[in-house]
Amino acid sequence: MIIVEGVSKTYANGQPAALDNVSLQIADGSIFGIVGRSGAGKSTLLRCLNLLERPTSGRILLDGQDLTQLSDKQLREQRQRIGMIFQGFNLLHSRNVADNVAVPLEIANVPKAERAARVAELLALVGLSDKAQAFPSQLSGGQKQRVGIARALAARPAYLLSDEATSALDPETTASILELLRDINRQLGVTIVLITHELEVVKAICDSAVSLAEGRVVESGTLVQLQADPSSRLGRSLAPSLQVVRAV
Ligand SMILES: Nc1ncnc2c1ncn2[C@@H]1O[C@H](COP(=O)(O)OP(=O)(O)OP(=O)(O)O)[C@@H](O)[C@H]1O
Repeated sequence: MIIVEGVSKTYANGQPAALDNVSLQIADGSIFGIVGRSGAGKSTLLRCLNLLERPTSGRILLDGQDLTQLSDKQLREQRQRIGMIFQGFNLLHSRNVADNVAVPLEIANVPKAERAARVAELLALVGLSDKAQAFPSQLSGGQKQRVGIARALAARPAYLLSDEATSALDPETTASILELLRDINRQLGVTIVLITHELEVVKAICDSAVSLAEGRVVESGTLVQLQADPSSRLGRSLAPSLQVVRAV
């Protein structure tokens, strides 16, 4: 479980807080969405979860361990438990697909033969076994994101953070990547935290969501709770689409 406890983040003196006393809990095995307008603090919050950004105050508890109190070595170890995928994929263009996926395994000093077996397993998981030798420039956006997902899962993380991972993709490709993320969540039990500006993404795969405005939590809860609460704006925006049933 991830617990965010009273987290504030100010980037520079005199600037308004990017996060202002944010508290929330992310249950194990869930898919948790972070929504809000541009500048609301979504990326800052996501990056605080693995301490890519260090909170100015507050605590980030990962399975009970406060990340803000760890030494650099302990933090590196904990970060292996948190994979991350990005809107721009962040692949290494001079390396082929298999070698991109192997990066975290190389960093963790996994022996070569074991690395190759793990990479093959990951490429099968994301449906890219036939692209192992291809270079990123030869792939579609959806395929590049699949490589990003395989790389993020290489070290068998318990958590996967997704920073607008489908924003650069067309609707059909978005749907197939969301399906893959849901399969990973269900099959591997990986907890997924995602930022999105598309409420359709939250509707499609999230169990819970938080909305942020000006660095503060406006609402949070499970989708079922939010949808059942008539006073919830987020719940109304996430209402299931009306099905038009036509009599034949
Ligand atoms: N590295 C940084 N240095 C200074 N200010 C920053 C930095 N990163 C973000 N900010 C500021 O913090 C606030 C929150 O930004 P953040 O990127 O977290 O919002 P966001 O909701 O993810 O926005 P977007 O949807 O546009 O990515 C904004 O006012 C932004 O300008």
